[in-house]
Amino acid sequence: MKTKGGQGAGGRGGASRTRRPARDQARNAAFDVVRAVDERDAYANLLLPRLLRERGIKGRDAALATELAYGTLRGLGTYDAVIEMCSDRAPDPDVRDALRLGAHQLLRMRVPPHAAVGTTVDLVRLRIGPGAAKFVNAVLRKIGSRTLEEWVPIVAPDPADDPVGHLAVAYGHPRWIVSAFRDALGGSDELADLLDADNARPLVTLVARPGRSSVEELEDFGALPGRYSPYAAYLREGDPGQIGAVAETRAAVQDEASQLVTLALTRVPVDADGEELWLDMCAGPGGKAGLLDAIATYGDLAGPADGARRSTAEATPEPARGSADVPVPEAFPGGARLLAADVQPHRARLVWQTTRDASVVTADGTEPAWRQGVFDRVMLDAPCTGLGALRRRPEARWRRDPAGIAELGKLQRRLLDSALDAVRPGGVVAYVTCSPHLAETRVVVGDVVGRRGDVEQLDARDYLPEVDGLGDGPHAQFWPHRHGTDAMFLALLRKRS
Ligand SMILES: C[S@@+](CC[C@H](N)C(=O)[O-])C[C@H]1O[C@@H](n2cnc3c(N)ncnc32)[C@H](O)[C@@H]1O
Repeated sequence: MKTKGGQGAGGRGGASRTRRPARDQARNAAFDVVRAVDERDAYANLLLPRLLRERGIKGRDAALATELAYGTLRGLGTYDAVIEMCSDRAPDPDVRDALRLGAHQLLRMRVPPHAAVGTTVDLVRLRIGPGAAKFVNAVLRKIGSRTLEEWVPIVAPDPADDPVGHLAVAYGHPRWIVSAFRDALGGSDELADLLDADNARPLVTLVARPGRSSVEELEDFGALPGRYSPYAAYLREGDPGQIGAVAETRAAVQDEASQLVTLALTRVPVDADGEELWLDMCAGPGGKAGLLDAIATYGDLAGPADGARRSTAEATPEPARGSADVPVPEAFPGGARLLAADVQPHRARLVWQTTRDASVVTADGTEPAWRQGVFDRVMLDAPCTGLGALRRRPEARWRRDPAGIAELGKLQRRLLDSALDAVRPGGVVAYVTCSPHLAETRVVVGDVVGRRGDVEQLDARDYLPEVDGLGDGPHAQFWPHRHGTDAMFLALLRKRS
């Protein structure tokens, strides 16, 4: 992980390096996670649950450890700038991580200063040594002398000269990501709101796979019905794995935008006579395939959130935007069959485990193992930077590298060409990314559609009438600050007959 500083003074003063367990379990666990992410590129969302389980940390302590670790990792761009301002030398990496934890408590968690400083100094004394503890005490006292709002104008560039640089420091995002978000939003008006939403912990969203579970079943576990998707339920607290429907793959954890882009693909009329053939080309680990599999088997039983249902009589080829009668094809009268593929065998195996009726293959979508021109609907949830899901992976923003986008773009174009080759004339492809970066979204779609003469782009918003604020079309762009979802992108492309 790229971070500032390096080997340097830590004020250790010959202190002992013995690693004794401190009494403050939550802060110790958070420190271990921040260290592991910094030192050996660990994934916080995999490591923290394991540490909590192994150490028997539960309830409020587990919540505190989570907030400390994730919050510190999200905000470390901001905290490093403040730490640098308050230190007379570059701290050693372990001391710097402790300072980051302390800074998060002081500046964002509103922990009383004496408690934030005292507990961090105790932790450093036990885990690093008394010399380092003295140094940390002095630096944290300086940090605690101002609020975050007071520090930002001191450590961040002047917004009048450098608005992107200012927001990058104020909201703890790499500069290139702030620029990319501004470009995707088409301006700076909502940029601060978006960055702020990226720093908030997302609600756990569940999907009740139609015909297999229901939102009502999930409500029995304290979940609340979703805002848009008829299958979504928000879990405020508790471990989703403890819910029977989730353990039995009748329900799953799935962001609401992921559910909606999947639903949109199934809502486009395709005039199939007989059984429809669906392909999920990049299916692992199986979130969208799990929902497609259920819809293929049972149809869109719940219908859209406004209560309108799939029906033959209401089907119209050209939907009116905002219409209560959501344009849907017949409820797959001939049935539908799903083929799901992923290039990585272990991810294909996960798809196999989460679906029931789908056929699952390990296959490279750019060298298809299936017949061309036969599928009615193809889901291409392309490999991407994942910039739309930064809320979920606290350290991800510091690991992404803009240099990788060009390579990803080549793969995305090849996969989209392949998806369009796989679909039959009249059939439809959903191009989806969990990133709003223009180079992965509109530019890829524009290039491929512009180069081929056999594709028309549909207005994706017409197939999501229950959701406002999806942009100017023809694609649909979800946003965390507008929709409370990941920043998922959807383009719907029909192969000309
Ligand atoms: C964004 S993820 C898909 C997420 C999935 N649709 C879901 O909802 O759970 C992209 C997937 O594409 C797969 N992938 C990457 N390159 C591929 C290729 N050439 N052919 C098929 N799958 C590929 C990756 O292994 C990864 O599982």
